Amino acid sequence: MIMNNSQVKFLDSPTEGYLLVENFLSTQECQILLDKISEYRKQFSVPKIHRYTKPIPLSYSVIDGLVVQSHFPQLQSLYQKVNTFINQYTNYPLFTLDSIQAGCNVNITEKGGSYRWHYDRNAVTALLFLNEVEGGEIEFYPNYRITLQSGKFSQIQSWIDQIQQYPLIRSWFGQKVVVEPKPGLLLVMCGDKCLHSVRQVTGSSDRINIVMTYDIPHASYAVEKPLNSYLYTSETVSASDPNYSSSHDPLKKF
Ligand SMILES: O=C(O)CCC(=O)C(=O)O
Ligand SMILES: [Fe+2]
Repeated sequence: MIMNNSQVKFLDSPTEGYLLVENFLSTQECQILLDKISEYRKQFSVPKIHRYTKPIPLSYSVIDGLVVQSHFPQLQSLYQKVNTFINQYTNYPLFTLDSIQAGCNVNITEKGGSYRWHYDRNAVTALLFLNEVEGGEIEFYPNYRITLQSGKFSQIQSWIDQIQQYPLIRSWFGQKVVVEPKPGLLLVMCGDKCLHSVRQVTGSSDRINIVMTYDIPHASYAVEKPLNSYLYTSETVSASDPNYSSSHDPLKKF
């Protein structure tokens, strides 16, 4: 296993924000998982999600955590193994999410697909890439977000996040990192602080990766239900961004 940034002591310290680990799984181990995923896709349909966000749409397919739990026992143990691994690099212990659906997913991004700019609801997200593709690079800005202590899911937070997303603001104030998927590469980031998106997949093979999410014990999220429908189902959803809920707007206290 090669640690690119072996200097990292604490992934969640203000100076770090992410960790990149090559060969977390071997190419053969990745191939076994890819074969299982492909077998599953032959038998069952996987929801396709298309949300017309600008400038990068959310356009991908996802095997959510409920399906992972019932059909992919090997991913359940991987989710635990990565948990133990990342806890070596955090200031406080992290845990798998209470929400099974959002905990451990398989993202499948076909040719033309992409993943919009966003922050995650949870503190730390690990992305394990299973294959190499054309396009589909993840671009992120470690510890970039200005977070309101009073409400991570509030309307004011949404405004701050929108302003910080402008390309000019990103290039002035952010440290851009671009990672190309390759088999066995593990990217761990403070997902609720790192602005991130996935560029369009341009080649014909699907981009397939495992998304594993962690947080403090029993973390709960104001936006849980609408965000799950938005991310994991093809249902029509409200036009407003489900990452934010106006009922948790600190301004509403006044
Ligand atoms: O698929 C990826 O590489 C990123 C996915 C992501 O950011 C997420 O699921 O929150
Ligand atoms: Fe994310």
